[in-house]
Amino acid sequence: MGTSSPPKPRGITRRRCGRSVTIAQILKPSSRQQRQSFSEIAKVTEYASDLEIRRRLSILNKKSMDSDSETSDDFGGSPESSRSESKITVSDTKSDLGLQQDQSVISNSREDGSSMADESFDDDREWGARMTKANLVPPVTRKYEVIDQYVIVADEDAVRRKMQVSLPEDYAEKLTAQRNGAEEVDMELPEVKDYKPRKKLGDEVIKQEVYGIDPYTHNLLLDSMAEESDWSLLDKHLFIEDVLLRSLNKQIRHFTGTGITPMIYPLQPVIEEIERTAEDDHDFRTVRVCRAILRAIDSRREDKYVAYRKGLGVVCNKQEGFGEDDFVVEFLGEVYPTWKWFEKQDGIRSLQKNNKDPALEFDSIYLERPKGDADGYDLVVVDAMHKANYSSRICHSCRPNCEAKVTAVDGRYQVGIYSVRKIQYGEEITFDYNSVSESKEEYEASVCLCGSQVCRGSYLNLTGEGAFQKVLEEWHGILDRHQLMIESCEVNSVSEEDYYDLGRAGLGSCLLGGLPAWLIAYSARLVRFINSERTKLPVVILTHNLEEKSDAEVQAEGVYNQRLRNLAVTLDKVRYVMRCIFGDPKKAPPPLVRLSPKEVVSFLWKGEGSLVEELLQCMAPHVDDNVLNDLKSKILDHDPSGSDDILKELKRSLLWLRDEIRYLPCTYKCRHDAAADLIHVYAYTKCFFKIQGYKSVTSPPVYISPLDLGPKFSKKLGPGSHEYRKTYGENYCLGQLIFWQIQTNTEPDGSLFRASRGCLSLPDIGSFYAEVQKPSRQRVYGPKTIRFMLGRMEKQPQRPWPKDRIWSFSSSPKVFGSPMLDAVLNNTVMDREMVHWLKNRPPVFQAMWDR
Ligand SMILES: C[S@@+](CC[C@H](N)C(=O)[O-])C[C@H]1O[C@@H](n2cnc3c(N)ncnc32)[C@H](O)[C@@H]1O
Repeated sequence: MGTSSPPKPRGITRRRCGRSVTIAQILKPSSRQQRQSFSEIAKVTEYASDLEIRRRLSILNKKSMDSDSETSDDFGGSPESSRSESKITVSDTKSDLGLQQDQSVISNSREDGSSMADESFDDDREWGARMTKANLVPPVTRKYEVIDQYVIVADEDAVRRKMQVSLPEDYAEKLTAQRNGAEEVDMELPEVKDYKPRKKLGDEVIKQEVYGIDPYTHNLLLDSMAEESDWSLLDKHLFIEDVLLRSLNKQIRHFTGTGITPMIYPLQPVIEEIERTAEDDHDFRTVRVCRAILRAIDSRREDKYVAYRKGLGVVCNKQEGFGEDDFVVEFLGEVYPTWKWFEKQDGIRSLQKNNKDPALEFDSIYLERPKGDADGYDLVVVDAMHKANYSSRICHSCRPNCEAKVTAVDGRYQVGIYSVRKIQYGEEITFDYNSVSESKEEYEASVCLCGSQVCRGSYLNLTGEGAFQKVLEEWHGILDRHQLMIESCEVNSVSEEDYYDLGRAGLGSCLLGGLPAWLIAYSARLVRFINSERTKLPVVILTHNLEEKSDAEVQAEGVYNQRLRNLAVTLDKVRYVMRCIFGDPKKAPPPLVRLSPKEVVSFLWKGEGSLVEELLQCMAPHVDDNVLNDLKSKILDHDPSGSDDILKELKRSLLWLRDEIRYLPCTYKCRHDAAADLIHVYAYTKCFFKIQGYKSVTSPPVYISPLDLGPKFSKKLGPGSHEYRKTYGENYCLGQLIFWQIQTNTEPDGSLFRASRGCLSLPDIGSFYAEVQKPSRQRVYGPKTIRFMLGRMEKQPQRPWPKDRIWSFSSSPKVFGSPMLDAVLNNTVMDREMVHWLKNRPPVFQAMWDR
């Protein structure tokens, strides 16, 4: 073991196909222990370690429970994340066992022939081979075309630029400063490496079937060794992680390529073989520990001493092993610009019919430019699904012997797998996938079999919910995001401060070059939010998850990196659409434009489709012609257009109209009183913004093969590639920019309009004039409705209003504006006069269900 902790993985995150967004270092947390050297661990008492394992498992369970909690108003969220009811608890075992019995190839170590279904369901021990459903789904060992360099799939020039290294002029000084601890941590500098050939497959490394054990089995084995008092805890862990796993993989190697590899393999013959070798070597200490385990296997019939199949893996085949920081192999694959990659993921989701069952592909990685590159941060996706080299067979470990990192070799960035410590002959090559998923199903499906003492239980980490979202929900609601967008559209220029903040976050010409000013200004504002979240989040995580302080800080750092990554992906998607529409993205106009006073009058008072015109049309079937004509002529008299202060006059006219219709006779079908309230709210709204839609575009097809869909769906869809074309709607860019933190949303514009109901766009006036024949509970407008509306306005101004009430909303409004938005724009509370009137005006009508 080297004495220094392994270098921080840089610029590399593994993606879970389709639904996940990955975070480097986000459960890195795990981490603190992970980074502890073995000698440090040895100092920890056995009891403390047990507690630690329990803590990990309870965190795992807590995280999955947290995800059941109600989500915010974020309509862009991945729908699957909150749907599942399954948890990593004993209760899941029931269905698992059903599945286990179906696995005909499972070899059962039981001498008494009892089936695994005998396992007790209400057992809550933390050891034993108890797996959730997904581990029992066979790992997919897909076939790929072997390549020996990156293959760029689209936008070849742009992708090449993104992969091109640009060292800062003062690189050498910066590097020295960083080594001395003086350089900013954010400014990861490119790691320049000399070219080295990869380890030869079939010679220095071999590809073979590999097995692993879950955390419960690890604990079970520890427990079975308990009586060996001259074995320290460290020795026991080493025995499991090193001796046992190596012998296991040696013993099962012959299954490779046979097609009859069992899903489960008993540990008994592995322990017996270790015992035999130890006897030959006169290593009686090991013999004793093996016998202790074998005795336990014999006596503890209810416990499962088994290993599970991980699929193919890569194993060190060099007698003298590999040294530390040794280059193993590049992670090769097809390189996608992120917009194209996410188009493909949209296509995959649509073909999977948004099914919540996880697919099992796990073969792509983000190649991220280091933030300290002279041209700044950016990213592309390397997909090893169809074209790859053996690196894509390397399995995950929570205590890996390698890391995947972005290095600068011969002027180009590449993802390289490097050893982080010495690797012995026969040891499996692993790295930490550092991957997170927004989907609880995926997370639970990915039970980790690395067998290490610090195993996190899943080789994915769950995010997009719980504590990680708290700051975003509280400080970056839909109105806050619109405020940033409106400000950026209105200034439509980039200030020194903007460039400074973007630069400090590592965003430079590579990501921002050629974008319109309003978009760069918006990005700078988002970066400021991301920075403030980074400061606030550790405290929130600490309170919410009861983590240790250092863990909370590392997690917050992971969220910070994820946010920047999402911003970069969003900009790439939007840039692509703007390029399709305008040729030059710089020509894309700001998507939100403030209405001039004249335009506001036209929108509310006298234009085509104005509020007043709609009101007159909707009320026509319900009132006498005389009354209607009289009202129309009075409305003409109250036209505010000629006034010197149009907006003041408009407010006066609207308040006049409010009182005029408020006292017209109501029925349950015709709620003039409710319409009057809405006119009142409009009268007090100061700012309105036109949504400037672009053209809708359909991009060239992406091809999705059965392999991309995972085994479950590929069978349903049959052979051959599927063509998917994505259509970007008129308001796609605005929607994606407002939901910049989410990538799994196929139609962010639709989400935007759903999220804007009530808080950004007020209800249709037609909501209150119905053609229904009978009164209904859904159409009430009584004191309770008003209280609810006021509650939303005052206490939850950024949340959309529910659909199942009297209000209806346009599915694609052309204009945004509300007193709630005004309050956010002016950084004030809501207009007190407006609220006071709504609270105190006397009721004029009560329908049957009104309460
Ligand atoms: C990139 S592939 C690795 C190669 C794969 N075993 C194969 O046969 O192609 C990732 C998949 O390997 C399996 N895998 C990798 N690491 C694992 C781990 N620590 N525990 C369980 N399964 C693992 C999972 O099925 C995962 O989806």
